[in-house]
Amino acid sequence: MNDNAIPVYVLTGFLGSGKTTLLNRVLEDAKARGLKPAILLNEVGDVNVEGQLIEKEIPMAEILGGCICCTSRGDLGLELVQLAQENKPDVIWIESTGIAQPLDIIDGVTEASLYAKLELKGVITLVDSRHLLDRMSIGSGKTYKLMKEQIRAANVLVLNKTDLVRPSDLAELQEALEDWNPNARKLLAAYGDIDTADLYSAEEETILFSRNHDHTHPEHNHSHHAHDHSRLHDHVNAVTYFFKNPIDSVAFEQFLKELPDDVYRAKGIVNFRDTASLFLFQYAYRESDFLRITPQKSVNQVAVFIGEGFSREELIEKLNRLDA
Ligand SMILES: Nc1nc2c(ncn2[C@@H]2O[C@H](COP(=O)(O)OP(=O)(O)OP(=O)(O)O)[C@@H](O)[C@H]2O)c(=O)[nH]1
Repeated sequence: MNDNAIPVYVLTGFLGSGKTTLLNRVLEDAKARGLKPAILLNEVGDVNVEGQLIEKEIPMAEILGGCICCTSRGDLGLELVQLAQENKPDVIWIESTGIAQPLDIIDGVTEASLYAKLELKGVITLVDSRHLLDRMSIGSGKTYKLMKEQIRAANVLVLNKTDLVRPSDLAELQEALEDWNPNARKLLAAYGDIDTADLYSAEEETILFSRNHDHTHPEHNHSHHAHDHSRLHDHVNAVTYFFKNPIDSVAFEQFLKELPDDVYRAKGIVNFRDTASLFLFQYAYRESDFLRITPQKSVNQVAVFIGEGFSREELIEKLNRLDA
């Protein structure tokens, strides 16, 4: 339809569902195909942990300290237009925060296409198999509702972390996805190990477009939008902590194990004094892992914690003790 428009793909999925893992695959694949990708990353915290590790050659824009879909929605359009005009990429990938409302991001992208030759080609939602299974068994709550909305908005659903559930649970999950979004292409994955061609060849017509996109009534839209979000995001909080000192690895692992249940997600870059090297750490839905890194540029030693209703003070106090 729009031959020389830059295709835009949106990656959504709840906190820690595997978006960055998949994005890294997609970027490698784009490189192998000789394509020039650009990326737009959005983080709830004030720093972009993984963004610091992305290859220098890949043009990247960041929206930090909020969620694309609410506080910085205007920024999304601006950043996209700028990214497209300055870098002339072959494809743009947007990774949204895990708490983003997909329909609002879709609105943002389609709005940006009014000002630059961009075309939304795909909304790919990552689903954490084990997390969704647990939420299904509880059967209510804001997180569950948001997960469903993210699932409904997709034209490709990647049921990820299948290594963490039994085959019978997998069947139950597949049935639920079929029920909530019958039109989307469905892929099963562990660590995002899909054939990336499946992302590009899915029919974008199935993307669920905005429910209330009326340019002639901006005030009305705005208030509706703000109202939606005060309900959705009030409960989410994020703590960003910059370490001043190298820290003890054993004490840090213990600290992660003892994180309260209402911290859903943590990640960061830490310098362990006992190994004298830098590590990228990840914590998502009670699982943690560590990857030794040697960044190409200087990076901050920092940790971000995202969850609902946990005590900031207690967390910071524990971090101060680790950092002493
Ligand atoms: N067991 C298992 N772990 C996975 C899988 N995919 C990703 N992970 C791990 O889950 C953690 C979170 O993965 P990310 O790719 O960073 O998740 P994300 O959706 O980008 O996280 P946010 O940006 O914070 O929302 C990391 O430790 C990954 O290594 C999977 O299929 N199975």
